[in-house]
Amino acid sequence: MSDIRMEDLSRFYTLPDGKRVAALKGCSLSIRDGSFTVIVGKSGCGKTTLLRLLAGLERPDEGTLDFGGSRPRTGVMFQTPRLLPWLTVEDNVCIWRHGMGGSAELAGQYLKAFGLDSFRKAYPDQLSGGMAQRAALVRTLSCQPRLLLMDEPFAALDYFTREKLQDELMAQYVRQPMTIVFITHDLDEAVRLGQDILVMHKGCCGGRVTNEEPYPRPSVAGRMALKTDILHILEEEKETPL
Ligand SMILES: Nc1ncnc2c1ncn2[C@@H]1O[C@H](COP(=O)(O)OP(=O)(O)OP(=O)(O)O)[C@@H](O)[C@H]1O
Repeated sequence: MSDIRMEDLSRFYTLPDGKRVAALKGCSLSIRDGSFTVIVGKSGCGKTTLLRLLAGLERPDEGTLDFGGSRPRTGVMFQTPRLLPWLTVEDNVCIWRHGMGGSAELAGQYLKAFGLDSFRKAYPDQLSGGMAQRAALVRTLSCQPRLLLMDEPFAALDYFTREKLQDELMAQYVRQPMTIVFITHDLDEAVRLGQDILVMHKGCCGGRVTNEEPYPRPSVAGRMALKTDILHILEEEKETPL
């Protein structure tokens, strides 16, 4: 897979009152092949829209989105696990049987690795929030995505469960070559997970901060300087007139 390049990308929506809003406006950025890229930015700055364009769920109105060839095998994970309540954990993680082509062997390995082996026959309402999100991660990973898109996947979890899932995701990223694009509002999570941290501002990329610390990264470390860099970019934006 090549780097993903976006040039002057715009996406407009028309509101019920007829007003046109630009979720993305002339957005140009690149995502390095094989990187763990994190996207931060204030509410409404276009993060989810960007992810939906990357996922192919929407098309840009203007500009180009170039994968350097064909679209890579893509997995998407949202803030909620989106498991089907009438299916067991096992059947949920193998839902791709219905046409998406995952690997049952891999699903079995991941269920073990993510501590869900004894819950194969459980139903979603018998799982904690963290377990349900793990099941969603297993479902996505067992399709062996080359591009993994994650929209605030751990936002609804408590501090400790979130850290555990961050650990598991980093371990998986080290094991399996893929590009991850991960949206979060949590700067601690951004600087812990991200190699490239893109700061979005009003539909564009407002700046980029990099963290070359090797994985796995400990939960507490001197990442304050990185957080300060991100906050500076966000602060500068506050000064920009509307
Ligand atoms: N389907 C839609 N119809 C109309 N407007 C939309 C639609 N989707 C997004 N928008 C608007 O586009 C802008 C960007 O939305 P988007 O969801 O991409 O932002 P975000 O940065 O992900 O926000 P948050 O952090 O709150 O999830 C917002 O002003 C939003 O109201």
